[in-house]
Amino acid sequence: MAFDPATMLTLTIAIAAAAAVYLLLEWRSARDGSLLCWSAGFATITVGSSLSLLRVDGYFFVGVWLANGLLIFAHWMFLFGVIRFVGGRPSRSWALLPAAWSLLLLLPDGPESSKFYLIVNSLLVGFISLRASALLRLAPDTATVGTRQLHYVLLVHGVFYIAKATVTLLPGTLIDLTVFRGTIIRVSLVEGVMAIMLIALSMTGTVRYRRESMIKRLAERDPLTSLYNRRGFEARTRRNLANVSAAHPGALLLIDIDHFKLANDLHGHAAGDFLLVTLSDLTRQILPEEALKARLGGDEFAFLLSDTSAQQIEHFGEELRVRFYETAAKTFNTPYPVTLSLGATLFNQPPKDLNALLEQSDRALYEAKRNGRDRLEVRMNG
Ligand SMILES: Nc1nc2c(ncn2[C@@H]2O[C@H](COP(=O)(O)OP(=O)(O)OP(=O)(O)O)[C@@H](O)[C@H]2O)c(=O)[nH]1
Repeated sequence: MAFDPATMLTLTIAIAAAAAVYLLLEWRSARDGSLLCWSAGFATITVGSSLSLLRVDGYFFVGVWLANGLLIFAHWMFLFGVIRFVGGRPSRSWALLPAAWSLLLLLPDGPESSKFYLIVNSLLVGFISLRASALLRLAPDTATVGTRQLHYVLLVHGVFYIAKATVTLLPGTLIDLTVFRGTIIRVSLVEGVMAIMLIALSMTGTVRYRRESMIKRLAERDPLTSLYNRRGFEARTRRNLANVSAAHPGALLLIDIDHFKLANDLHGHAAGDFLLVTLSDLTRQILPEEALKARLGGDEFAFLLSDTSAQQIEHFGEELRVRFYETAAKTFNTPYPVTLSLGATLFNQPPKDLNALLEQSDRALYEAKRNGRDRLEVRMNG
């Protein structure tokens, strides 16, 4: 029979075991510690549900107290996995859970204790699930489609358990844990099977989405300065160029460090790296936040600005030039000053080709170098 408790429990055991193995295999490739915690949680549910089957044979301590305690521990493992995932620390107060659960041993065995057991069990599972859900909601650093899915699945699961505790409190509600009597217990068994599948899938998705966005980020960023690399820059220019018009002109600014090789040769590669990081930090401070910022390679940087003007570009260029020179001169002694040459192109309609724009700004940059370095040259386009 579809809703026969023993059948539902057997199904729960099989699905929880499959989820434990599935998450363990996922951990073997992703090596994310959260997956191990979650896998251990599902393994615990497998054991707890197997023990639950014993309650109908009169084993109250093992079949109810221990089995339900394991269900709480499994959810605690889920919470612990979420804490690891968001990079937090578990609170010490969670260690009180086993103590709280142990107090239930003082209750007399048998059906009369069922309501009390179910309320305590449901409240603990509910609050642990809601806490895990809230942690995922509060972690914007890790927010992906996967984390949002897991957040909602745990939220619904937690609310279900709190509702279960509330309904159990209502006078006349029939609960007999020893023989699985009562609609709440049967509904809960169905919810359990669904929750295992949804929670396990969301957990895998959570780690996968995070890994994918990390790989994407690594592929599009320069590791030294964290600015976009050429690939990331090119991928984003189309969107930024589309809104350019006579009322909202755009600009492409190229920057190259003068005598960079000299600083590298005289003071070592680390000194060169310091200059590259200094320049990238300055661009973050001086250029608008929404400007697209990239290190194209070596000591060459590109910046795409929207809704700007020649005066603004000259102001930004001057700030960057002066502040970079101050830091470089203070930090490294070189026979020729380590300065910035800048070339910019202003345009008032979306250019057809980014390469043509880059070439134009490159010509302006070359002009700045030829005219003695340490200066900005601006070209108008259209
Ligand atoms: N420290 C460091 N150096 C790099 C890196 N990538 C490229 N370089 C060095 O950058 C230098 C490129 O220098 P150039 O731009 O050709 O020479 P320059 O001295 O700046 O010449 P001008 O631009 O004409 O003033 C070479 O010495 C490269 O080895 C990097 O990631 N770190």
